[in-house]
Amino acid sequence: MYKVLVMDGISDLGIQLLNDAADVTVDKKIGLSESELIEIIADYDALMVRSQTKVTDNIMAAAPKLKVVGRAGVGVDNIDLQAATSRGIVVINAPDGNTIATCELTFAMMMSVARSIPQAYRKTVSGEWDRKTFVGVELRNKTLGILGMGRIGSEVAKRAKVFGMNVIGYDPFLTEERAEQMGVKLGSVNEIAAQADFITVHTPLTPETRHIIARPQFELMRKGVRIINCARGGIIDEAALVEAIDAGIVAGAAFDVYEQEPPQADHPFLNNPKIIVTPHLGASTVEAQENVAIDVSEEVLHILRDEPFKNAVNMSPVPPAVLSKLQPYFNLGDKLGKFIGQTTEVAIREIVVNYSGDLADVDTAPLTRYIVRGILANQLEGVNIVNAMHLAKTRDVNIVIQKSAATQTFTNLVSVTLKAKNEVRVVAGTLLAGYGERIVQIDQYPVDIAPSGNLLLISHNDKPGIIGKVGTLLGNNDVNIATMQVGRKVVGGSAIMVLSTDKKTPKEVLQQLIQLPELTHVNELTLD
Ligand SMILES: NC(=O)c1ccc[n+]([C@@H]2O[C@H](COP(=O)([O-])OP(=O)(O)OC[C@H]3O[C@@H](n4cnc5c(N)ncnc54)[C@H](O)[C@@H]3O)[C@@H](O)[C@H]2O)c1
Ligand SMILES: O=C(O)CC[C@@H](O)C(=O)O
Repeated sequence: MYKVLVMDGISDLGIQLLNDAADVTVDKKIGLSESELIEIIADYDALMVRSQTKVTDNIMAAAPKLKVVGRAGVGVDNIDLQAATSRGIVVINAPDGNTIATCELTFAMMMSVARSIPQAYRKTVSGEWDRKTFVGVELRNKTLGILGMGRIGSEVAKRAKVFGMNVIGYDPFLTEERAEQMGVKLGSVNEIAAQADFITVHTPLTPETRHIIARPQFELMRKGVRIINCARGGIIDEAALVEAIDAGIVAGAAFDVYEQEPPQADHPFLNNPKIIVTPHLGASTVEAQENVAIDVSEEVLHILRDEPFKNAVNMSPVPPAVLSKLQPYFNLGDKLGKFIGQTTEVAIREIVVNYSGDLADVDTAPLTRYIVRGILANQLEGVNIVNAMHLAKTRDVNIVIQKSAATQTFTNLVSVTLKAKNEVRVVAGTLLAGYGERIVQIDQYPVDIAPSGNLLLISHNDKPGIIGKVGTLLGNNDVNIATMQVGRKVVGGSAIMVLSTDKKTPKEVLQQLIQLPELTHVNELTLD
């Protein structure tokens, strides 16, 4: 039974999927401190949060079972991603579910700051009928500058066009064609600062975007400009904004997010009549909260059940078309890795993976993770597809990926070479239509083996009677041989024998096997 801890008031309707799952129990907690969370987290396989809970390395260190942290929302700045990766914990988010909610809040903020709606409301309810102070401006024919033209920025642009605004966008990753399709002119940050009547930011907070609008940009701005931030606190320099308001450059601002959340009681925004504030409400609609919670619940279930998943923040995204092509090979990759990983007992120096045929023109990085995970699993505890590459790197294992055309025999082939001190081992496998995964080469020997169950990999000299001796020894010790494959290059030369047995071979029988004079090496391998 998997245990999921849900924090921060995530939508009940959204997590219904988890509540309905027979293999999951869900606990909901709100407002736990770091130390309170540390006390209980050891029991849980999954943790789901919004932006309030800070998922620190200390918390993850106290969570040996934790497989996944699910963020019901976009930003993952409250999660220590590096720590999660090195601990093999997948971090997933829900990037799409709250786009419209945040875009609509941005628009509401833009209209509020254009017409001073909150200020007018406050005066009206206090009994004052003031029709002179709040003369606003129209959006039509005004220029809107958008920094960050991703999901939310693009939706804001679409709505701004309908309102008759001219839109200038800045996003280093936005192509001219896409901008043209959206009817958006591209401009630099400074061009936007100099030309816009309204500026809204929709980037993540990164070292590049931190204070992307600061004093030098305010100095370029037209008098009467209005500024909106519904993305992340810190993208706009808060102190410089207050100065620009005081200097009469900025006519008004609307902020949903702050450099420190919640802002201190004496934060200069909180009593500035020209600044509208909301408490990080961008994603707070019924629809968005359901959407993000459903998205995260689905992904958490996939991860707990070892099924393929998308939206992992600490692993490269895999496009659906690539995933569907690679998915059938994950098991093969895992088996090849486990097979070859169990053939060595010494430190691995290099892993060379060659993908040929059908796999040559696909991004095989996700499949490589399965192979490396399988290899390292024999030597390390707690290795999984999230931390496999990281652990390989920290152990100075060089990973080389090669691609080649299909061989004459196989339409697809994954070949793994493992280089360790004084030894090189090779295993190759394929997916055969109608037969599934097969191991088709071990070292230089062609074989045909189903990679599952208990295997004995025996290196020997090709002499008459050797097969009988091995069979008799195993039979006398009640180890039943299910299948047998022998591979050799030349008659009488070195050869391998691969036996699948119905149960594990006891240690003392392995020791007797290796005493047989024709045998040079025996490995017992388990592929479950
Ligand atoms: N207020 C809220 O409650 C709320 C809700 C949802 C999202 N957000 C925040 O809104 C922001 C945007 O979210 P999104 O879903 O649109 O993300 P997104 O990833 O779809 O878009 C971000 C865009 O920023 C661009 N970008 C990155 N670095 C840049 C730089 N240096 N200069 C200019 N552009 C840059 C990217 O190319 C991308 O197009 C994020 O910070 C997210 O955390 C806030
Ligand atoms: O959970 C929230 O309400 C914040 C959401 C928002 O900041 C996000 O990044 O998705």
